Parts: sequence; structure tokens; C-alpha cells
Amino acid sequence: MKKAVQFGAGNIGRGFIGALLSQSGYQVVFADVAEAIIDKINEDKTYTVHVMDVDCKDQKIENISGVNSTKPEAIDEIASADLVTTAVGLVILPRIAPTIAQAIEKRMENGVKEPMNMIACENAIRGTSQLKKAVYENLSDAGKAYADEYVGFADCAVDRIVPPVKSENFIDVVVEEYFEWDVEKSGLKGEFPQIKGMTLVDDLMAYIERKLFTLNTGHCITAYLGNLRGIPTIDKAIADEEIFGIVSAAMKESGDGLIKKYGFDPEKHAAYIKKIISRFKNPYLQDDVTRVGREPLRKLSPTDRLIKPMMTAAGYGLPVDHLVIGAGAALHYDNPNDKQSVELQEKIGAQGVRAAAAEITGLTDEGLLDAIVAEYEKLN
Ligand SMILES: NC(=O)C1=CN([C@@H]2O[C@H](COP(=O)(O)OP(=O)(O)OC[C@H]3O[C@@H](n4cnc5c(N)ncnc54)[C@H](O)[C@@H]3O)[C@@H](O)[C@H]2O)C=CC1
Ligand SMILES: O=P(O)(O)OC[C@H]1O[C@](O)(CO)[C@@H](O)[C@@H]1O
Repeated sequence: MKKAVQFGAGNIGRGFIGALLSQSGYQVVFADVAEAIIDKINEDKTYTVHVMDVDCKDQKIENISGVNSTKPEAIDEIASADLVTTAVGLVILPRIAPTIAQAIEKRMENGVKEPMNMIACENAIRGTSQLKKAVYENLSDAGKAYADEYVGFADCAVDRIVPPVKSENFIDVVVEEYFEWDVEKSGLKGEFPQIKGMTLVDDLMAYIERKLFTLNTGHCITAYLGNLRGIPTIDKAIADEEIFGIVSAAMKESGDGLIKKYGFDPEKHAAYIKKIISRFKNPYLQDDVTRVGREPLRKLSPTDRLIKPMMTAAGYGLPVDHLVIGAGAALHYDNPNDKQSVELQEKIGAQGVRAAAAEITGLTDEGLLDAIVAEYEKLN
């Protein structure tokens, strides 16, 4: 039986990637720092994925175990795995890199010639490449040469909405039916992993940008506008006619840029947007606007879901008025429980909104900055 180590036994770890791996016949070892989750996985050896959508069904996930990712046992588990996947959050990747590097060294010392693959399933552009860089910084020269030959690092795009759930059994998860996992073929070593629901692709950047700058763009604008109006969840925010109008228009603006950049079929892209908005309406997910809006500094950064699509569309001379409203709303995000939101509001307080926006977004286009500030003021 093939073995996979899934770093992160959180929502996506259990509700998407770990579940697909187990359903495809992998023995799945969840590596996490949350002792309670790891203990419960080891105790129960199973959990349930509740698919809640137009049709509802339960899936029992088996052949699983857990390990504390900071303990030496984690190194042994990785060293003997065929596949390592992550869903820990982009900022955590450098923290798990030393453990992965030690496992690669160990595999080399053990003389293993079987290839092993790494796939970072994070909401980011080329998250696995970022993980690879961090892992290589922790490898010896021999370890690097070994990894060059036997360790694949494949970038991917991941799409499934999995909010945290307060169920009776805290390792069960509630997910939507839809999922998409696109993995770049060229990064893989050896035989391609056979995983039901994983699509191997050549042109990954188009898939990453299509997902990040459609779903995530629309999702976070829904969250920020909803939050400003005191609406707690995504389904309720998108039910607000004005928010729906702004979000749909922003997704279209982003889409028009993507269509120009990647040559997507406009009709298919319009259908893709429509499908995503229907996913936002899923009443079972009860997805908090604070989860979807979390870490606003990351979301307002130059390569992320608000600014990058704005730059792409504006670069083709296309309108970006609703994306600008989204950025204006994001700058208002004020949540004392979110470290980046606190930092954002402190920056705005100290520097003023224009200087803060310029620093955070990296925008140098004065016209766009003026427009964002104007929308920010209007939303006050
Ligand atoms: N939840 C969602 O709908 C989606 C999330 N994503 C991405 O997936 C990633 C994970 O998101 P979620 O599962 O929602 O977050 P989460 O917070 O539910 O799960 C993250 C897990 O990583 C664990 N972790 C933290 N530090 C660790 C370490 N050093 N070693 C091992 N585990 C560690 C945490 O304890 C937690 O269990 C993020 O990059 C997110 O952007 C992508 C698509 C959908
Ligand atoms: O996980 P992030 O990047 O903070 O953003 C939350 C987003 O990720 C998702 O969980 C899945 O893509 C969306 O539900 C939401 O748009």
C-alpha cells in the first residue's frame, strides 16, 4: 500500500486532500502540531466527511493515523512515504521545511532509490516551489543532489470550500460537493500518482490564476463587504443584492483580464463564475466572513487575489471599478482576533490610508491608488 504524509490535519487536510488520498488507497499519516487532533485520529482511526450540498452524503475516511510533526517520528514517516502533501498555510511552509529536509537526508542515507513527490496544497501561486526553496535551504550538498534526482516538487491549484465545523466529533468535516485539484505534471518524479479527483496538467499557471482570481477574489470581496454590513456568513452576504452585484462585477472584471491573458473561452468562463457564485450560496457551509477574509495583508499583497487581477485587467486597459471597491472594503477589515487585521488598522492609523495602501499593495499606479482610497472613504 502506498503511503502519504499529509502535513496539516485541518479543514483542507482532512476534508479534501487527506480524504482523496485515503479514498485512492493510500495509507494517510496526518502530521500536525495540534495534539488533540492527532490523538483523536490515532484513537478513532476514522472520521467522516459530511458532503453537504444539493445532495448530501457521508464518506467514512479510513487507513489513517497521526503524528506530531515536530517529533522525530515524523521524520521516519516522511522518509518512508511515496507522497507528501501539505495544507498548513503558506507562512507555515518554511517551518516544516527542516523536517522534510531531514527526511530526505535519511532516505538518501538509507539508499532509497524510489522517487517521492511533494505537493503543497495552499492558496498561493506556486506554493510547492516556495516549499522546495525552503527545503533546499536545509539540505546538504549531497542531499540536494539526491533530491534533484529522486524528489519531485509539483505545484498545484486546490479548490474546495471547507469551513471549520462545530460537530459532535471534532475531527469530522463538512464540505461542499465540488472540488478541483490540478497538479503540474512536470514537477512530478517517477510514476504519476493515481489519485481519484487529481487532474494532471501542463499549463498550471492558467489553472492557479483562474481559481485564485475568480473564486478567491469573489469570495474575499463578499467577506469584506459582508463584514462591513455586519453580516456574519458568506451565504447571507451574497444574498444581499448590492453585494451580489459588486462581487459578480468584480469577478467579471478579473475574468476579462484572465480571458485576455490565457485565451479562456468567454462563455465557459462566465459559466465558471456562475457556478462559483452558486457555491457561495450553499447554506449548509455557514462559512464565516472572518474565515474567508482572514489575513488581509496577504490578501492585499501584490500577487494575491485583489491586486494581481486588478493589475492584469488594468494592464489590458479593461475596467476594474469593482475590484477597486473590493480593495477599498478589504482596507476596512477590522477584526481584533486577526493579527494581520490589527496590523492593517495600525498601519492605516499611523500612515494614513493612502500611504498604507501603497505599501501593502505595492501599487505604483497613482490613479488606481486614488480610486481605492476614494472607495475606502465612500465605504466609511
Ligand atoms: N479551507 C478551505 O476551504 C481551503 C483552504 N485552502 C488552503 O489550505 C491551507 C490550510 O487551510 P485550512 O485547512 O482551512 O486551515 P486549518 O487552520 O483548518 O488547518 C491548518 C492545519 O495546519 C496545522 N499546522 C500548523 N502548523 C503546523 C506545523 N508546523 N506542522 C504541521 N501542521 C501544522 C494546524 O494545526 C491546522 O490543523 C491554507 O493554505 C488555505 O489557504 C485552500 C483551499 C480551500
Ligand atoms: O485560505 P485563505 O487563502 O485565507 O482564503 C480563504 C479562501 O480559501 C478557501 O477556503 C478555498 O479556496 C475559500 O473558501 C476562501 O476564499
